[in-house]
Amino acid sequence: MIELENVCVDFDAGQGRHTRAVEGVSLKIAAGEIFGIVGTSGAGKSTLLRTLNALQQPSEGRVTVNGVTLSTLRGAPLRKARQRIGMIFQHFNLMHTRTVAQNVAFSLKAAGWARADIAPRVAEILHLVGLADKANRFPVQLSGGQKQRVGIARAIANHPDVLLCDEPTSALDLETSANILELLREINAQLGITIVLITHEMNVIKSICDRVAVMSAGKVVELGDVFDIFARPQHEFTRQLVAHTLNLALPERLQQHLQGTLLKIQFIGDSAEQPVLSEVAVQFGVAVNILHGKIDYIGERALGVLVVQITAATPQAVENAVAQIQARTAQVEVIRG
Ligand SMILES: Nc1ncnc2c1ncn2[C@@H]1O[C@H](COP(=O)(O)OP(=O)(O)OP(=O)(O)O)[C@@H](O)[C@H]1O
Repeated sequence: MIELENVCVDFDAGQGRHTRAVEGVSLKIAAGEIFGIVGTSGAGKSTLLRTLNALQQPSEGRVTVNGVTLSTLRGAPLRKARQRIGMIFQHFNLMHTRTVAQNVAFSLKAAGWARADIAPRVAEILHLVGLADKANRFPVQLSGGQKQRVGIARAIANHPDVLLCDEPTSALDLETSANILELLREINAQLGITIVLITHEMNVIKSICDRVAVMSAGKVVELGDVFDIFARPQHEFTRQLVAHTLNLALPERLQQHLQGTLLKIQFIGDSAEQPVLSEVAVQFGVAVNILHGKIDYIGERALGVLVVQITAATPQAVENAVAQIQARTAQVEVIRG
Protein backbone atom coordinates (compact mmCIF):
# COMPACT_ATOMS: atom_id res chain seq x y z
CA MET A 1 0.00 0.00 0.00
CA ILE A 2 2.76 2.43 1.02
CA GLU A 3 6.37 2.02 0.00
CA LEU A 4 9.30 4.25 0.81
CA GLU A 5 12.54 3.59 -1.00
CA ASN A 6 15.68 5.24 0.31
CA VAL A 7 13.86 8.47 1.17
CA CYS A 8 16.09 11.40 2.16
CA VAL A 9 14.97 14.95 2.95
CA ASP A 10 17.39 17.88 3.12
CA PHE A 11 16.54 21.39 4.27
CA ASP A 12 18.48 24.45 3.26
CA ALA A 13 20.48 25.66 6.27
CA GLY A 14 21.85 28.75 4.48
CA GLN A 15 25.37 29.51 3.23
CA GLY A 16 25.25 26.57 0.88
CA ARG A 17 24.80 24.06 3.70
CA HIS A 18 21.88 21.76 4.40
CA THR A 19 20.29 19.83 7.28
CA ARG A 20 19.44 16.22 6.56
CA ALA A 21 16.12 15.67 8.38
CA VAL A 22 15.43 12.19 6.94
CA GLU A 23 18.20 9.81 5.97
CA GLY A 24 17.75 6.78 3.70
CA VAL A 25 14.40 5.50 4.97
CA SER A 26 13.02 2.40 3.27
CA LEU A 27 9.90 0.67 4.53
CA LYS A 28 6.63 -0.89 3.43
CA ILE A 29 3.25 -0.46 5.09
CA ALA A 30 0.52 -2.96 4.23
CA ALA A 31 -3.11 -2.04 3.49
CA GLY A 32 -5.19 -1.99 6.68
CA GLU A 33 -2.23 -1.67 9.04
CA ILE A 34 -1.92 0.81 11.89
CA PHE A 35 1.72 1.78 11.57
CA GLY A 36 3.48 3.95 14.14
CA ILE A 37 6.59 6.08 13.81
CA VAL A 38 8.13 6.99 17.17
CA GLY A 39 11.11 9.12 18.09
CA THR A 40 12.19 12.10 20.12
CA SER A 41 11.79 15.72 19.04
CA GLY A 42 13.76 16.50 15.90
CA ALA A 43 14.09 12.83 14.88
CA GLY A 44 12.47 13.55 11.52
CA LYS A 45 9.04 12.01 12.12
CA SER A 46 6.94 14.93 10.87
CA THR A 47 9.12 15.41 7.83
CA LEU A 48 8.88 11.72 6.97
CA LEU A 49 5.10 11.68 7.48
CA ARG A 50 4.70 14.70 5.22
CA THR A 51 6.44 12.86 2.39
CA LEU A 52 3.52 10.39 2.45
CA ASN A 53 1.13 13.00 1.05
CA ALA A 54 3.79 15.01 -0.75
CA LEU A 55 3.44 18.02 1.56
CA GLN A 56 7.17 17.43 1.60
CA GLN A 57 8.97 16.16 -1.48
CA PRO A 58 11.97 13.93 -0.80
CA SER A 59 15.39 15.22 -1.90
CA GLU A 60 16.22 11.64 -2.87
CA GLY A 61 14.29 8.38 -3.09
CA ARG A 62 10.74 7.39 -3.92
CA VAL A 63 7.37 7.43 -2.14
CA THR A 64 4.62 5.24 -3.54
CA VAL A 65 1.08 5.19 -2.11
CA ASN A 66 -1.54 2.86 -3.53
CA GLY A 67 0.54 2.24 -6.65
CA VAL A 68 1.01 5.97 -7.34
CA THR A 69 4.55 7.34 -7.08
CA LEU A 70 3.85 10.64 -5.33
CA SER A 71 7.41 11.85 -5.57
CA THR A 72 7.07 12.23 -9.36
CA LEU A 73 3.64 13.92 -9.40
CA ARG A 74 2.94 17.65 -9.67
CA GLY A 75 -0.19 19.82 -10.20
CA ALA A 76 -3.62 18.28 -10.75
CA PRO A 77 -2.56 14.60 -10.62
CA LEU A 78 -0.85 15.27 -7.28
CA ARG A 79 -3.95 17.01 -5.89
CA LYS A 80 -6.05 14.05 -7.01
CA ALA A 81 -3.70 11.54 -5.36
CA ARG A 82 -3.74 13.60 -2.15
CA GLN A 83 -7.52 13.30 -1.95
CA ARG A 84 -7.03 9.60 -1.24
CA ILE A 85 -4.90 10.50 1.80
CA GLY A 86 -6.45 12.18 4.86
CA MET A 87 -4.46 13.88 7.60
CA ILE A 88 -5.05 14.97 11.19
CA PHE A 89 -2.85 17.24 13.29
CA GLN A 90 -1.74 17.77 16.87
CA HIS A 91 -3.45 21.19 17.04
CA PHE A 92 -6.42 20.12 14.89
CA ASN A 93 -6.04 22.91 12.25
CA LEU A 94 -9.76 23.67 12.09
CA MET A 95 -11.26 26.77 10.46
CA HIS A 96 -12.42 28.82 13.43
CA THR A 97 -14.96 30.95 11.60
CA ARG A 98 -16.84 27.93 10.28
CA THR A 99 -19.09 25.48 12.07
CA VAL A 100 -18.25 21.84 12.63
CA ALA A 101 -20.44 20.83 9.67
CA GLN A 102 -18.88 23.53 7.44
CA ASN A 103 -15.37 22.37 8.37
CA VAL A 104 -16.21 18.85 7.21
CA ALA A 105 -18.16 20.03 4.16
CA PHE A 106 -15.21 22.14 3.05
CA SER A 107 -13.06 19.07 2.40
CA LEU A 108 -15.85 17.46 0.37
CA LYS A 109 -16.31 20.60 -1.75
CA ALA A 110 -12.58 20.67 -2.36
CA ALA A 111 -12.77 17.05 -3.50
CA GLY A 112 -15.50 17.96 -6.04
CA TRP A 113 -18.52 16.40 -4.35
CA ALA A 114 -21.94 17.39 -5.73
CA ARG A 115 -23.72 19.90 -3.50
CA ALA A 116 -26.67 17.52 -2.88
CA ASP A 117 -24.40 14.74 -1.62
CA ILE A 118 -22.44 16.85 0.84
CA ALA A 119 -25.01 17.42 3.63
CA PRO A 120 -25.96 13.72 4.01
CA ARG A 121 -22.29 12.69 4.03
CA VAL A 122 -21.44 15.33 6.64
CA ALA A 123 -24.30 14.08 8.85
CA GLU A 124 -23.18 10.47 8.39
CA ILE A 125 -19.55 11.15 9.23
CA LEU A 126 -20.37 13.37 12.24
CA HIS A 127 -22.52 10.55 13.55
CA LEU A 128 -19.62 8.12 13.08
CA VAL A 129 -17.22 10.27 15.16
CA GLY A 130 -19.83 10.93 17.86
CA LEU A 131 -20.53 14.58 17.06
CA ALA A 132 -24.02 14.38 15.53
CA ASP A 133 -25.30 16.94 18.05
CA LYS A 134 -22.43 19.41 17.49
CA ALA A 135 -22.86 20.12 13.76
CA ASN A 136 -23.71 23.80 14.27
CA ARG A 137 -21.12 24.58 16.94
CA PHE A 138 -17.97 26.53 16.24
CA PRO A 139 -14.55 25.03 17.09
CA VAL A 140 -14.08 27.45 20.00
CA GLN A 141 -17.15 25.90 21.65
CA LEU A 142 -15.62 22.40 21.61
CA SER A 143 -13.25 20.51 23.93
CA GLY A 144 -9.87 19.34 22.60
CA GLY A 145 -11.14 15.80 22.10
CA GLN A 146 -14.18 17.07 20.19
CA LYS A 147 -11.96 19.25 18.00
CA GLN A 148 -9.86 16.24 17.14
CA ARG A 149 -13.05 14.32 16.28
CA VAL A 150 -13.90 17.12 13.81
CA GLY A 151 -10.37 16.78 12.41
CA ILE A 152 -10.91 13.05 11.98
CA ALA A 153 -14.35 13.56 10.38
CA ARG A 154 -12.89 16.05 7.92
CA ALA A 155 -9.98 13.74 7.10
CA ILE A 156 -12.05 10.64 6.41
CA ALA A 157 -15.19 12.20 4.87
CA ASN A 158 -13.91 11.70 1.33
CA HIS A 159 -13.29 7.93 1.84
CA PRO A 160 -9.49 8.05 1.85
CA ASP A 161 -7.37 4.89 1.72
CA VAL A 162 -4.84 6.28 4.16
CA LEU A 163 -5.10 8.46 7.26
CA LEU A 164 -1.91 10.23 8.38
CA CYS A 165 -1.90 11.23 12.06
CA ASP A 166 0.63 13.84 13.21
CA GLU A 167 0.87 13.54 17.03
CA PRO A 168 -2.94 13.20 17.20
CA THR A 169 -3.19 13.01 21.00
CA SER A 170 -0.26 15.14 22.20
CA ALA A 171 -2.48 18.11 23.06
CA LEU A 172 -5.04 15.98 24.93
CA ASP A 173 -5.34 14.63 28.46
CA LEU A 174 -4.88 10.91 29.10
CA GLU A 175 -8.54 9.88 29.07
CA THR A 176 -9.39 11.95 25.98
CA SER A 177 -6.29 10.54 24.25
CA ALA A 178 -7.47 7.02 24.96
CA ASN A 179 -10.90 7.84 23.48
CA ILE A 180 -9.38 9.33 20.33
CA LEU A 181 -7.08 6.32 19.89
CA GLU A 182 -10.08 4.04 20.32
CA LEU A 183 -11.93 6.00 17.61
CA LEU A 184 -8.94 5.64 15.26
CA ARG A 185 -8.88 1.93 15.94
CA GLU A 186 -12.61 1.65 15.13
CA ILE A 187 -12.14 3.61 11.91
CA ASN A 188 -9.32 1.30 10.91
CA ALA A 189 -11.36 -1.82 11.70
CA GLN A 190 -14.70 -0.67 10.26
CA LEU A 191 -13.55 1.25 7.19
CA GLY A 192 -10.28 -0.56 6.50
CA ILE A 193 -8.37 2.72 6.30
CA THR A 194 -4.60 2.30 6.64
CA ILE A 195 -3.31 4.51 9.46
CA VAL A 196 0.18 5.96 9.77
CA LEU A 197 0.72 7.74 13.06
CA ILE A 198 3.68 9.64 14.47
CA THR A 199 4.21 10.19 18.16
CA HIS A 200 6.92 10.64 20.76
CA GLU A 201 5.00 8.42 23.21
CA MET A 202 5.57 4.66 23.30
CA ASN A 203 2.25 4.35 25.16
CA VAL A 204 0.41 5.56 22.06
CA ILE A 205 2.29 3.00 19.95
CA LYS A 206 1.51 0.26 22.47
CA SER A 207 -2.19 0.97 22.61
CA ILE A 208 -3.01 1.20 18.91
CA CYS A 209 -0.26 0.22 16.44
CA ASP A 210 0.42 -3.13 14.78
CA ARG A 211 3.99 -2.27 13.75
CA VAL A 212 6.37 0.52 14.58
CA ALA A 213 9.43 2.22 13.13
CA VAL A 214 11.74 3.83 15.68
CA MET A 215 13.44 6.98 14.39
CA SER A 216 16.55 8.66 15.71
CA ALA A 217 18.50 11.45 14.00
CA GLY A 218 16.63 11.05 10.71
CA LYS A 219 17.09 7.28 10.44
CA VAL A 220 14.85 4.33 11.13
CA VAL A 221 16.95 2.46 13.68
CA GLU A 222 14.48 -0.34 14.39
CA LEU A 223 11.32 -1.69 12.78
CA GLY A 224 9.01 -4.49 13.80
CA ASP A 225 5.83 -5.75 15.46
CA VAL A 226 4.94 -3.60 18.44
CA PHE A 227 4.94 -6.58 20.78
CA ASP A 228 8.39 -7.71 19.66
CA ILE A 229 9.81 -4.22 19.97
CA PHE A 230 8.54 -3.99 23.56
CA ALA A 231 9.58 -7.52 24.48
CA ARG A 232 12.99 -7.54 22.78
CA PRO A 233 14.18 -4.05 21.84
CA GLN A 234 17.48 -4.34 19.95
CA HIS A 235 18.71 -0.80 19.47
CA GLU A 236 19.97 1.13 22.50
CA PHE A 237 17.64 4.04 21.72
CA THR A 238 14.62 1.70 21.59
CA ARG A 239 15.67 0.08 24.88
CA GLN A 240 15.65 3.49 26.52
CA LEU A 241 12.21 4.31 25.11
CA VAL A 242 10.78 1.00 26.31
CA ALA A 243 12.45 1.18 29.76
CA HIS A 244 11.12 4.70 30.17
CA THR A 245 7.61 3.52 29.33
CA LEU A 246 7.68 0.53 31.68
CA ASN A 247 9.39 2.68 34.34
CA LEU A 248 10.45 -0.17 36.62
CA ALA A 249 13.56 1.28 38.24
CA LEU A 250 13.82 0.55 41.97
CA PRO A 251 14.87 3.42 44.20
CA GLU A 252 18.63 3.08 44.87
CA ARG A 253 18.19 3.32 48.65
CA LEU A 254 15.63 0.51 48.71
CA GLN A 255 17.98 -1.74 46.71
CA GLN A 256 20.80 -1.22 49.20
CA HIS A 257 18.69 -2.25 52.17
CA LEU A 258 17.12 -5.34 50.68
CA GLN A 259 18.45 -8.80 51.55
CA GLY A 260 18.62 -11.79 49.22
CA THR A 261 18.62 -12.08 45.44
CA LEU A 262 16.91 -9.43 43.30
CA LEU A 263 15.60 -10.43 39.89
CA LYS A 264 13.94 -8.56 37.06
CA ILE A 265 11.77 -11.08 35.27
CA GLN A 266 10.08 -10.67 31.93
CA PHE A 267 7.06 -12.80 31.11
CA ILE A 268 5.73 -13.21 27.60
CA GLY A 269 2.41 -14.63 26.46
CA ASP A 270 1.51 -17.85 28.29
CA SER A 271 4.08 -17.53 31.04
CA ALA A 272 2.48 -14.22 32.05
CA GLU A 273 -0.70 -16.06 32.82
CA GLN A 274 0.85 -19.00 34.67
CA PRO A 275 1.53 -18.81 38.39
CA VAL A 276 5.27 -19.39 37.83
CA LEU A 277 6.45 -17.64 40.97
CA SER A 278 4.04 -19.26 43.41
CA GLU A 279 4.85 -22.71 41.99
CA VAL A 280 8.60 -22.10 42.31
CA ALA A 281 8.12 -20.85 45.89
CA VAL A 282 6.34 -24.06 46.86
CA GLN A 283 8.69 -26.35 44.91
CA PHE A 284 11.96 -24.95 46.31
CA GLY A 285 10.85 -23.56 49.64
CA VAL A 286 11.86 -19.99 48.82
CA ALA A 287 10.12 -16.75 49.77
CA VAL A 288 9.26 -14.56 46.77
CA ASN A 289 8.53 -10.94 47.53
CA ILE A 290 7.24 -8.83 44.65
CA LEU A 291 8.75 -5.33 44.80
CA HIS A 292 7.59 -3.83 41.57
CA GLY A 293 5.81 -4.94 38.45
CA LYS A 294 3.20 -4.72 35.79
CA ILE A 295 1.55 -6.79 33.14
CA ASP A 296 0.66 -5.03 29.92
CA TYR A 297 -1.50 -6.35 27.13
CA ILE A 298 -0.26 -5.41 23.68
CA GLY A 299 -3.01 -6.46 21.32
CA GLU A 300 -4.11 -9.76 22.84
CA ARG A 301 -0.66 -10.73 24.10
CA ALA A 302 0.56 -10.30 27.64
CA LEU A 303 3.94 -8.80 28.46
CA GLY A 304 4.85 -8.67 32.12
CA VAL A 305 7.83 -7.35 34.04
CA LEU A 306 8.32 -8.04 37.73
CA VAL A 307 11.09 -7.12 40.13
CA VAL A 308 11.24 -9.73 42.91
CA GLN A 309 13.31 -10.49 45.99
CA ILE A 310 14.07 -14.15 46.65
CA THR A 311 15.20 -15.42 50.01
CA ALA A 312 15.62 -18.96 51.38
CA ALA A 313 17.30 -20.95 54.13
CA THR A 314 20.10 -22.11 51.78
CA PRO A 315 21.89 -20.54 48.78
CA GLN A 316 21.24 -23.78 46.87
CA ALA A 317 17.47 -23.32 47.18
CA VAL A 318 17.76 -19.79 45.76
CA GLU A 319 19.98 -21.04 42.93
CA ASN A 320 17.50 -23.79 42.02
CA ALA A 321 14.59 -21.37 42.16
CA VAL A 322 16.35 -18.86 39.89
CA ALA A 323 17.23 -21.63 37.40
CA GLN A 324 13.59 -22.73 37.31
CA ILE A 325 12.33 -19.16 36.83
CA GLN A 326 14.85 -18.73 34.00
CA ALA A 327 13.56 -21.89 32.32
CA ARG A 328 9.92 -20.80 32.49
CA THR A 329 10.05 -17.09 31.69
CA ALA A 330 11.22 -15.03 28.73
CA GLN A 331 14.12 -13.23 30.31
CA VAL A 332 15.66 -12.95 33.76
CA GLU A 333 18.11 -10.27 34.80
CA VAL A 334 19.85 -10.76 38.15
CA ILE A 335 19.89 -7.22 39.52
CA ARG A 336 21.77 -8.41 42.57
CA GLY A 337 22.92 -11.97 43.24
N1 LIG B 1 11.11 23.53 7.04
C1 LIG B 1 12.27 23.23 7.62
N2 LIG B 1 13.40 23.93 7.35
C2 LIG B 1 14.56 23.62 7.93
N3 LIG B 1 14.74 22.60 8.78
C3 LIG B 1 13.66 21.87 9.11
C4 LIG B 1 12.38 22.15 8.56
N4 LIG B 1 11.50 21.25 9.05
C5 LIG B 1 12.20 20.45 9.89
N5 LIG B 1 13.49 20.81 9.92
C6 LIG B 1 14.55 20.15 10.69
O1 LIG B 1 14.53 18.77 10.38
C7 LIG B 1 14.73 17.99 11.55
C8 LIG B 1 13.58 17.04 11.75
O2 LIG B 1 12.41 17.78 12.08
P1 LIG B 1 10.98 17.11 12.26
O3 LIG B 1 10.00 18.20 12.57
O4 LIG B 1 10.70 16.22 11.12
O5 LIG B 1 11.23 16.21 13.55
P2 LIG B 1 10.16 15.51 14.49
O6 LIG B 1 10.72 14.19 14.85
O7 LIG B 1 8.82 15.54 13.86
O8 LIG B 1 10.19 16.46 15.76
P3 LIG B 1 8.96 17.06 16.59
O9 LIG B 1 8.35 15.91 17.32
O10 LIG B 1 9.62 18.05 17.51
O11 LIG B 1 8.03 17.71 15.60
C9 LIG B 1 14.96 18.97 12.68
O12 LIG B 1 16.34 19.13 12.86
C10 LIG B 1 14.32 20.24 12.19
O13 LIG B 1 14.93 21.36 12.77
